[in-house]
Amino acid sequence: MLRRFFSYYKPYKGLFILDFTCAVVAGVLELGFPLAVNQVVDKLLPAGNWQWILWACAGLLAVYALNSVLNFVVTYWGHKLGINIETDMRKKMFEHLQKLSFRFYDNNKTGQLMSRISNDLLEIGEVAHHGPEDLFIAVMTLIGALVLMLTINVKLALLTFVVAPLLLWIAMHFNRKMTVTFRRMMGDLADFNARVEDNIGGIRVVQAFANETYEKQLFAENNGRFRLTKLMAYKIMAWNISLSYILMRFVTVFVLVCGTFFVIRGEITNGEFIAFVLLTNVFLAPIQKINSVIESYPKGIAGFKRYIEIIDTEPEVADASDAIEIDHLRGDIRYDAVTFGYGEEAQVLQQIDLTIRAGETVAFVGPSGAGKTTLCSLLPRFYDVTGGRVTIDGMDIRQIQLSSLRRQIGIVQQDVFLFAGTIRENIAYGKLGASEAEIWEAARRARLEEFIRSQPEGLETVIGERGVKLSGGQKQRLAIARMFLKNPPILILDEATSALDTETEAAIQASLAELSEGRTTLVIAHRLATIKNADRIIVVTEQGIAEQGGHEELLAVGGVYSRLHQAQFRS
Ligand SMILES: Nc1ncnc2c1ncn2[C@@H]1O[C@H](COP(=O)(O)OP(=O)(O)OP(=O)(O)O)[C@@H](O)[C@H]1O
Repeated sequence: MLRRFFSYYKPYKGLFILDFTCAVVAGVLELGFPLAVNQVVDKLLPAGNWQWILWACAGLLAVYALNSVLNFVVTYWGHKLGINIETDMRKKMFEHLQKLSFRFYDNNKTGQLMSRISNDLLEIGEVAHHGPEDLFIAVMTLIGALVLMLTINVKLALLTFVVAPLLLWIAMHFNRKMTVTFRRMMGDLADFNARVEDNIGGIRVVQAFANETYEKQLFAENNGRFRLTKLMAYKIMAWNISLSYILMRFVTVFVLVCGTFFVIRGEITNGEFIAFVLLTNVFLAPIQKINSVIESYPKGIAGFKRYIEIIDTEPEVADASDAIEIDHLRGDIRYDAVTFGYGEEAQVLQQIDLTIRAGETVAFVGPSGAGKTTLCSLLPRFYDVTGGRVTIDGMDIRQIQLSSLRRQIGIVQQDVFLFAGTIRENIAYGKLGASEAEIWEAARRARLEEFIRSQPEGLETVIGERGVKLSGGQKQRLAIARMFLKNPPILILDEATSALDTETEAAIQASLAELSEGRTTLVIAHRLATIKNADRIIVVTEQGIAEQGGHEELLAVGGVYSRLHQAQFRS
């Protein structure tokens, strides 16, 4: 883990060397102060040379000034190093999240993932900045102080060092405990965020059901859990700080008592005694430092561990090493003995064989949960088949680069997802960088032009989160306009119009018919009236493809389709 952590320093070697060198020089200068005081008290004071004392003090001031410059560099450039590393980690995580497959998102909550990318990495910059230099300086000052104290008086030094291992052990022990607790706290915070995300995202449902009290209870549970874990973390921190404090003060008093004793016996001079007391503080400083940053270190380490968990999650659907880029597909689709299941449990699709010719419009009908959507999801490789293969134009889709495959397939869903932005941004999502004329042309073909022109802001009209300010029909039209711009040879229409009123549906059906022209189109629909224009109807049941053919043909068979038709006709 340490090696992986340090790999993030690579692009910032120069910055790291600058920060590290300044921090080390500042550390060395810190060690020199007690020795300078020693010289002033023992050599210059008895001589009574006021001028020399002033010169020595001026020198000391110059060194302090240098130290202040070094501290500026360490604080600003060092933090810059930390911030850069934190930013890189966020970027890497975001890029990785873009690659992770549908199944990953099926099993993880949005709020939790948001927490990971924002909160979990908050302290990592601090650790990246202070971690290596603090560790080095701590070891260096410990050893330096140790040597200097030994040179002043061996007996007094050895007596002081007896307590040091105990102090170090306490700091390390509590640090470990804090890392575990902070990791749990981050998990709780992620749950808490997921709860809030769910509630705010579904606030209209909450209020429509008047379930605010129930939601408050759920929130209170998460909030309470988070509070308890946080309290636990601070309890550990309090123990650590108190214990370390009293032990350190004990060391100082101990040195005072023993030092005075040695001075009285004439074993050390007054100057040596003062230097020794100052060195004791230098010696205790690294331990004190560990305590002062006790919050950010374990938090940073815990966050890094959680970060690594995500980075190490392999995308389930990815490009094969020899995958090829395809500019254009004709749209001949074939399902060849396809078997698929979402988990270990029963397969949703078993041994499906199906051929769809380029330019053909096929409609999938069948009972709910039979696997119509699943069958279509395999085409853009949202999930990979567990058995058999899917080919387009004779090529196994796993041999085509994922991005080029998905560029060739357009999907319009019943539950249209729009981004919180303007109409222009949402239409242009179909073809980034589309020209003004192309956007208007797409809007016209999707029969959205009139609506856009009626808005004072036109294309710049803000549509609210997920397009909340638009009607269902307008959202559908926007999704269709986006698809006109994308212009893919293969189209999947997933229950695209089943939520609309008859008139809007008819208008949208007309747009969709235009959109389907010259493309291979797969329609998933419940309303049989909407799919009469299909070249072929495929009836999917839990047992697989039960029937296929034209509308009249299937009615004549008197099977599943005719029963579905009768049921809808009656209703
Ligand atoms: N992401 C998923 N993870 C696990 N199981 C899923 C997932 N999506 C669908 N399923 C299950 O797979 C089966 C087929 O679902 P699918 O959505 O393909 O059916 P459908 O025929 O399109 O149904 P409907 O007509 O109701 O939309 C169902 O039993 C469903 O519970």
